[in-house]
Amino acid sequence: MKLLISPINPEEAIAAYEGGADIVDVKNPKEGSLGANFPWIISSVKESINAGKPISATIGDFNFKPGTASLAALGAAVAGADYIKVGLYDVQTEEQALEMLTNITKAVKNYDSSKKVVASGYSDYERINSINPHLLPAIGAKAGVDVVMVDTGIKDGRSTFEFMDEEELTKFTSAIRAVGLESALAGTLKFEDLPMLKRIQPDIIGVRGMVCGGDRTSCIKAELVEKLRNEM
Ligand SMILES: O=C[C@H](O)COP(=O)(O)O
Repeated sequence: MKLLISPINPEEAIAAYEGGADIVDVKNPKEGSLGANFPWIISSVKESINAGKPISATIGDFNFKPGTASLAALGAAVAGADYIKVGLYDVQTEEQALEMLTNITKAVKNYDSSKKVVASGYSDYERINSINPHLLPAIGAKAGVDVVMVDTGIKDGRSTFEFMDEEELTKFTSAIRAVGLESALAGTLKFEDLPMLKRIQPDIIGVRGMVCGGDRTSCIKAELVEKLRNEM
């Protein structure tokens, strides 16, 4: 399992990097679960870790706006992100998800085919009325994305495990693997979830709150990233 850590600024990015993150994922929680940060923050995070690790950037919890999302995805790629992550938040149908992901992937890969697109659904999709994440492996494969993930849409302390149990998450990650893509799980994961995560074996786990000491509005601590790295 690779470890993706979500800092909000270069200082936190250095803590994530020094603690042993495999992917440093720039986001802006003030603008939502997968809120986008500014292009200059993405660039300065990239500079601060000096290409030591791949950078990811979230482009937002999107509604159905394929043009806006494609332009945002290109912006993140130009700013230096190696992984470009989109949340299909107010996207309800398979057709909408396919149109979003196809155009985002085209925008990113036409710029640089080595960059990766991450399609994120939400484990709490029922309470936010978004697309069922189990539909995303097939749609993601058709659209040409690289990674399919789930996170929680509402950050109110409830974990992905409260919405999808071990059996369901195992089915989800297996379906992603079966179509040749990488899987990522996130959403208020905790240290005590590690045994279950090891059984599910996603390719990537994504965290913030866990390495801030439980409060995702606090800041990332390198020693907690290191502890997580060691326990993984
Ligand atoms: O992509 C990962 C998310 O930022 C997870 O954040 P969280 O662990 O605070 O839910």
